[in-house]
Amino acid sequence: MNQAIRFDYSNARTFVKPHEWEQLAPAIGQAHEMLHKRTGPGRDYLGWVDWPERYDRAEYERIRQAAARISSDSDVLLVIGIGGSYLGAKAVLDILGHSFYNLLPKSKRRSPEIYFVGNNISPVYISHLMDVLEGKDASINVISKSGTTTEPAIAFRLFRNWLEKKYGREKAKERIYITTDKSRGALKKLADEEGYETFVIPDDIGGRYSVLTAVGLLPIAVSGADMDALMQGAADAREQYMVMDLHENPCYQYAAIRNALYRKGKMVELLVSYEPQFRFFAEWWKQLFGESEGKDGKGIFPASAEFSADLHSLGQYIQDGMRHLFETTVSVTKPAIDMTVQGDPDDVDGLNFLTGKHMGFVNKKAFEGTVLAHVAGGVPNLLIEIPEATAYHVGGLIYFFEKACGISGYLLGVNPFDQPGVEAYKANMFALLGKPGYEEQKAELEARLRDNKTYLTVAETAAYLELPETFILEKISQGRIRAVHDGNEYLINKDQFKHHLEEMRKLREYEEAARHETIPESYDVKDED
Ligand SMILES: O=P(O)(O)OC[C@H]1O[C@](O)(CO)[C@@H](O)[C@@H]1O
Repeated sequence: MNQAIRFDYSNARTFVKPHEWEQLAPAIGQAHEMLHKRTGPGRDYLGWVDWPERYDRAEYERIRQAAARISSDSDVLLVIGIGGSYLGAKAVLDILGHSFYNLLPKSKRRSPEIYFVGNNISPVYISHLMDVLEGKDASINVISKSGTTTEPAIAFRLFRNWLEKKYGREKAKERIYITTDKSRGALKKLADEEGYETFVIPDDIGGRYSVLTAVGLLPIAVSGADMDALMQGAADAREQYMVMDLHENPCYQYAAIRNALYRKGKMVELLVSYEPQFRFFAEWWKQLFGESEGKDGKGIFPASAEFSADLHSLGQYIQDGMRHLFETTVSVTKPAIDMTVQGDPDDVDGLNFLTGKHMGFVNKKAFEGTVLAHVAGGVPNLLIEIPEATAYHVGGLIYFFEKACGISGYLLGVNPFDQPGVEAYKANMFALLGKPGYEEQKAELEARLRDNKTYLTVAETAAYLELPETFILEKISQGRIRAVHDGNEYLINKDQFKHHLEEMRKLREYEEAARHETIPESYDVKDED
């Protein structure tokens, strides 16, 4: 079978001249070579390229069996993970499942309730989730490649304790499933010691590319979605998007056109859908592109909107605000379910002209009208359309975006497969929390936090202190100012600075008084320590 994903960039054509487009063709060819011959930066993380063909069939079977076990002995599956360790599964579950799958009565549900946790550090969220678990049988799938990511690790501690209290340590072991590195890391070690069942996140596949591995597949299998079709859809997409020719390959066309738009100042890409079930698909896509491209001072900012809801909130900006946006709509030709608009005898809202029309049709017209308006308003529009929201087409869509992202990153000249920028906040958080080994950073960061409290800009400080012109000021970091006066250099914050000036004012008064021989008796020049 062939993937029938349609990529239409006709509503972006007026923004990109044919020669700009043509000139990208050689760069696309180069990016293709780098990806397929594994010669580009990040070449060790290209396991996803052929994964839909070469995935481990034995593990796949174990996933299916574990899912059946969880479905038979649990009312609830808790999926603990953050970023790439949960977004893909959540995206697929939402598209292929019922919009309210956790709320459906058991008789109408094909799976346990599934909740995602460990993707924040909110005590409120976690304790609310614990309320939901009361009286229910649960299993846990912890997903973390490193095994030491703070958010999931904290959640795992809590829910593991919860399970052990409920079932006892031995029985709890049968309800804990670990997806992690095949041989390294804290989770792997713990799983081996405790005898938890484990699944592998391959070494050569990064978190944001891992949805079609055990990372996504176990929760997806538990939800009852058709894993086989999902993998087949991805495998067919792999085959189709292997063609190097830009004119033949819609996946490469998407990568090329977004790059051409970026070069013209379109810095923000809004991934839009008219189906709320795609909300988390957009979240998955944001990590994929944001973490892959946003580096070295470059990259399109990936944002998302859900229409028509956001047309009533963001719509004004999109139509009329800063012209640095382009839109990519992900659309489904045929909605899984359709309904008709009902008539109203009084026609109070004046909408009787829609009576009997399908809501899918109304939604489509909302889309067409929006595209026309936004394009006229200077927002280029791209369309990626799948015929139906089935597992097969979702698998294809995932692969389409994964590959487009790799190509796009190489076009941009970055390493699309690392994420060094994520470490900055982690290091600061660990230092501030007092993690052993971070002592020096802790002192420095705490000083910065203190300084921030009295922070003024250089100009504000000068005005506030009525500085004599002989001072040369320069801001050297948040809250710190370098002042040079009479050849002396001071690194100070506002309060220290005030103190220095007060001393100088007194000194000036003293010199003045000395000239007039009227030194005040109360005057006392303090030594500075
Ligand atoms: O699976 P881990 O190691 O817990 O990491 C989770 C997420 O954290 C990151 O490493 C950085 O935020 C992502 O790339 C990854 O998806």
